[in-house]
Amino acid sequence: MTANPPLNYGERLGAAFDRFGHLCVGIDPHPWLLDRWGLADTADGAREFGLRVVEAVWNRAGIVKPQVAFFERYGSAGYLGLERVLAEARSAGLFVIADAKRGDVGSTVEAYAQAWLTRGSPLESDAMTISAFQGVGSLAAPFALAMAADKGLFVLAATSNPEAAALQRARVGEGSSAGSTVAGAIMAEIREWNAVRPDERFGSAGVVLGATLDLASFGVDTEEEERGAILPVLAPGFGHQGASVSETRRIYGTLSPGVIVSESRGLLGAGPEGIEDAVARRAEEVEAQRGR
Ligand SMILES: O=c1ccn([C@@H]2O[C@H](COP(=O)(O)O)[C@@H](O)[C@H]2O)c(=O)[nH]1
Repeated sequence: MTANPPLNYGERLGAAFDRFGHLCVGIDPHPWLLDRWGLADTADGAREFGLRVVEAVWNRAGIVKPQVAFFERYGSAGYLGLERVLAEARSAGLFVIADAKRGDVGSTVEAYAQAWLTRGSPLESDAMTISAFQGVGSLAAPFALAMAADKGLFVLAATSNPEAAALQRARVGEGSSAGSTVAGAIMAEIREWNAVRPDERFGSAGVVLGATLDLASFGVDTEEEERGAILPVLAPGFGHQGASVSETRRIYGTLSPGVIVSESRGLLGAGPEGIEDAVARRAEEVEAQRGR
């Protein structure tokens, strides 16, 4: 008898999509949500919150996105709780995206990536969010690490918050991307990185594109035909920030096959008594909108 070979990154993401659809449940223990869930605003409260969300998501959706900041605010005790949440989520078979938004010069951002993407690391996740403010090239080492460890990156390209528009829609003045918007230039470079392994269903390099945006005005082409590995797109902005899942296909166009529909407060606000139903219902809505 031969054991099944372990799934690679693209297969793991694809398996989550195939089994449960494209919904991703954010794990954001805001103080008001801890209160709503009857938990203390402490590291223990945040850990308990995270573990309960993982339990509620299990068998209803396939992807979770812990927001690292809400654990980090308690210092080392918060990190200990986050490690538990990440480990439980991964051992429950969920695809885990650490929303850590790291970025720095190449040699330093590599260390950030090691924390989140190294196999066996206490903070091991399937993927992490990362910033290209210091240039997409500064992310070469995290990308190499992701490829070697079968992990993934989601690079901020066009973010859901309104304050980002002026910067992300600005035109690049020099280099091969001269004339493109900042968001469009990041998209183009990450698309190239994602194409490195064209035979895989999804590549290790993805982008963050907010669902609240008119992406064309950011220079993001949502009509370009997909070639090779599908580009993974982390899509925050649904629910509390105003985007509706019924708009997913209109917003993302040809990018839709790789879109991860991410929602945190809009689901977590259902509280401990309502979270299971809220997740199950939203997962169905997401798939109904995607025309499955
Ligand atoms: O462009 C971005 C990038 C990341 N986020 C993060 O997603 C969640 C959104 O939470 P909601 O409660 O669903 O609004 C949060 O963790 C953000 O830090 C984003 O909103 N926009």
